[in-house]
Amino acid sequence: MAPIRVQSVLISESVDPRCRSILEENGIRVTEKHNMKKDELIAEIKDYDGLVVRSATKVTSDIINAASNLKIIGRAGTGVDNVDVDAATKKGIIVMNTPSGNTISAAELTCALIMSLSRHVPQAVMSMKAGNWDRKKFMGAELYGKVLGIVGLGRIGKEVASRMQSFGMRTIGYDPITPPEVATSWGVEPMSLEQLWPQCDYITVHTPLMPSTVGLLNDETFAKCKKGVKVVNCARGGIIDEAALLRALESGQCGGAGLDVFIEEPPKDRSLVNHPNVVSCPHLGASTKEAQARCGQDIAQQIVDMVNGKNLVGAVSCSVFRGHMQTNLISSGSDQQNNIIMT
Ligand SMILES: NC(=O)C1=CN([C@@H]2O[C@H](COP(=O)(O)OP(=O)(O)OC[C@H]3O[C@@H](n4cnc5c(N)ncnc54)[C@H](O)[C@@H]3O)[C@@H](O)[C@H]2O)C=CC1
Ligand SMILES: O=C(O)C(=O)COP(=O)(O)O
Repeated sequence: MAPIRVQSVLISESVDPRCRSILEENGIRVTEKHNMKKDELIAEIKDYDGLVVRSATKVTSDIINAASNLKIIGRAGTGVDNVDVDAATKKGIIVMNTPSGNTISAAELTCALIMSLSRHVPQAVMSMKAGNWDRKKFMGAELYGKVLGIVGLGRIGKEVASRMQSFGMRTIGYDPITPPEVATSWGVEPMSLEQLWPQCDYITVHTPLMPSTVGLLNDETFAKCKKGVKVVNCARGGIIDEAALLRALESGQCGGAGLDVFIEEPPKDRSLVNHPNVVSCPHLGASTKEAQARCGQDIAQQIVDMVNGKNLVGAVSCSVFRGHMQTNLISSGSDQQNNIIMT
């Protein structure tokens, strides 16, 4: 494939500084403008060949249509649900992400939320800071011997499984793509969702957001769970239906929720965040120095490789990307496999 000419890149969010320096070392002009409103981005984008984003920049079709020179959208992270990949494809714009750079960080935060739910650490800390010494209110339960259901056995699901197994949890899981023998080799018992729901003390979701995963946990599926089940969403807002979750928390069907992500970020409706049995974070799964360094570095290197016409073997149409059923197509930057979407 012929090299792609990229002379200018706009970075629209806080990305590790290595991203900028790698691009500049390779002769690409970089402009950083954070927190732009949609209209500002529409006005700005025509001046650039490349755009680097994280999850907060919504790269909608009107932005893409205004991007007369854009050739590459680089997502320094995993989920590309904030990018209209179809609109990009129609305009011949390449979309690429760095999906393994933040896997460990997202898995670790998931485990932190599971542990917070089991021992009420955030609530106890708040109580202490308010001047209390309440040893009765925060009675917890061990994770040892409990059942963790993992919905989505991809990169993050696998890492969560191994970490929680070290706490003595039994891990069961569902994934329509990961072969059962692979799940078993990770110590996860593969099964259908119908089998999984009633067995879990904890459920954690690690799927992309797509039509088949919207509202995976809803009124009907909550009703199939054990009373008091605790749930964690460190993947994407909406995989657990937020209204159904609130109802389940209020009825006691759900005993607690750990939420890193929301349908609307930041959430205007604070009913879930303010619920006493909810521990929440402002989408911090990938917010570690290490994950940001990997993602920033990898996305810059992938853009540079693209410009130099390197590592394009195996790049295919973006239809392969649908629903994260990504094929690992290219290896660049670090020793990780990166996913790439060609138009
Ligand atoms: N909170 C945060 O800051 C972060 C969130 N994420 C999100 O975490 C999620 C998982 O990321 P990865 O593990 O890297 O993705 P992945 O692509 O490695 O794994 C996703 C898995 O979900 C499975 N899946 C698809 N449809 C399913 C369904 N209907 N039911 C069950 N499983 C299904 C796929 O087969 C795949 O194995 C993504 O939504 C990603 O955007 C990723 C990094 C950081
Ligand atoms: O990589 C992902 O999918 C994430 O959700 C991380 O988002 P962020 O890069 O922290 O805005």
